[in-house]
Amino acid sequence: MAAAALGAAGSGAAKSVLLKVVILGDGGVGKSSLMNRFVNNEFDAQSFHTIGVEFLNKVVALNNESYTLQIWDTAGQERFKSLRTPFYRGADCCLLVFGIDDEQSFRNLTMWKKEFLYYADVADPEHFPFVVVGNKIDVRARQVRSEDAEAWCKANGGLAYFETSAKEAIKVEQAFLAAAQQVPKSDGPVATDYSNSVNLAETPGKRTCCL
Ligand SMILES: Nc1nc2c(ncn2[C@@H]2O[C@H](COP(=O)(O)OP(=O)(O)OP(=O)(O)O)[C@@H](O)[C@H]2O)c(=O)[nH]1
Repeated sequence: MAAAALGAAGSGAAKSVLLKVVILGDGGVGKSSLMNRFVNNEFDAQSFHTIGVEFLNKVVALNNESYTLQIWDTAGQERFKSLRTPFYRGADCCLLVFGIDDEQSFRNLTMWKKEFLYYADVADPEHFPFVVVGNKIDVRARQVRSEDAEAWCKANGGLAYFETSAKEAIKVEQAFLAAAQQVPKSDGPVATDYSNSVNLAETPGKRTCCL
């Protein structure tokens, strides 16, 4: 979506700019865990595979403005492809996640980026705000060198790169905020009236399943 303004109609409440943030990457790299850490500051070692798509909201302040990050957590497993791709449309920014302990998940970043750009149908694919996340840096068995991840980011238009741990709460917030911060200002805010739908800004941390 183009960034949209949220706020209870007639309440005089301050508007919050809505940004749709999509998280992509192989199954098991920690997408749900990153979302859960960022929104609820929780980590579940028994996290289950996502089926389809879920989203959570978090209100943040950026440059003295209020933003509602609507974070869409997608299923990484190939068999759920047709369930996740319809939700790419309208994304304002995207986190491409791999596990630093899983080389294949790093190799698959190219496929994830391509899939996203194909289905999201964004106006300016060359400059779309992607942030690359190497998760699980608390794990000792590293398979992907930081230099290689940085080189991939450079070769893909100079994308920002963060190494995170959802488990130990390392750099998770920074990665999400960096993605939000890269959304071009010209995208919004658009005066959209959400008064007749669920006021997403008032349901932070509530997990909503889209299937
Ligand atoms: N050590 C460690 N484990 C993590 C971290 N993040 C996630 N995990 C674990 O990795 C497993 C997969 O995490 P999920 O968050 O379910 O992964 P996902 O990418 O959402 O997986 P799909 O839903 O299948 O796409 C779970 O057992 C998590 O507890 C991390 O930063 N460090």
